Amino acid sequence: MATDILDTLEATIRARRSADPSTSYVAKLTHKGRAKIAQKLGEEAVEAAIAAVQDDRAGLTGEAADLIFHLLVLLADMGLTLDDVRAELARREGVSGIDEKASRPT
Ligand SMILES: N=c1c2ncn([C@@H]3O[C@H](COP(=O)(O)OP(=O)(O)OP(=O)(O)O)[C@@H](O)[C@H]3O)c2ncn1[C@@H]1O[C@H](COP(=O)(O)O)[C@@H](O)[C@H]1O
Repeated sequence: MATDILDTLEATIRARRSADPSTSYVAKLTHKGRAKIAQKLGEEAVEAAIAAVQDDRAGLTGEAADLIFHLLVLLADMGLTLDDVRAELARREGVSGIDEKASRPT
């Protein structure tokens, strides 16, 4: 079975968190603390939004990769996994967008 790159990256990030910060970006960022990781995530989100507004498809692809990478670093720092996010998305798939009770005639 093909391995998903996000699963591979998640495992790499988990393994690199405790590496030498001088040789690992993940370790360096983790060492700086959660607020710094969150700040980087926000910056990458803004850069992705700017690329989209500028109709820069290659730029958005790169920024999306940066954004997802930093999101995975933040999830790992919070002790959360992609499976937690998958479970939440699956739960939402089962939720109707229509409030049936509210739309039912009285
Ligand atoms: N996917 C990535 C990845 N995407 C982006 N980045 C880094 O994210 C940083 C974002 O760039 P910026 O210019 O915004 O930040 P910066 O100036 O380097 O850092 P700051 O001083 O702002 O904190 C760059 O240094 C990129 O190298 C990544 N660094 C690592 N990975 C993956 O993570 C794995 C583990 O990396 P190490 O921890 O370095 O071994 C690697 O094998 C890669 O697969």
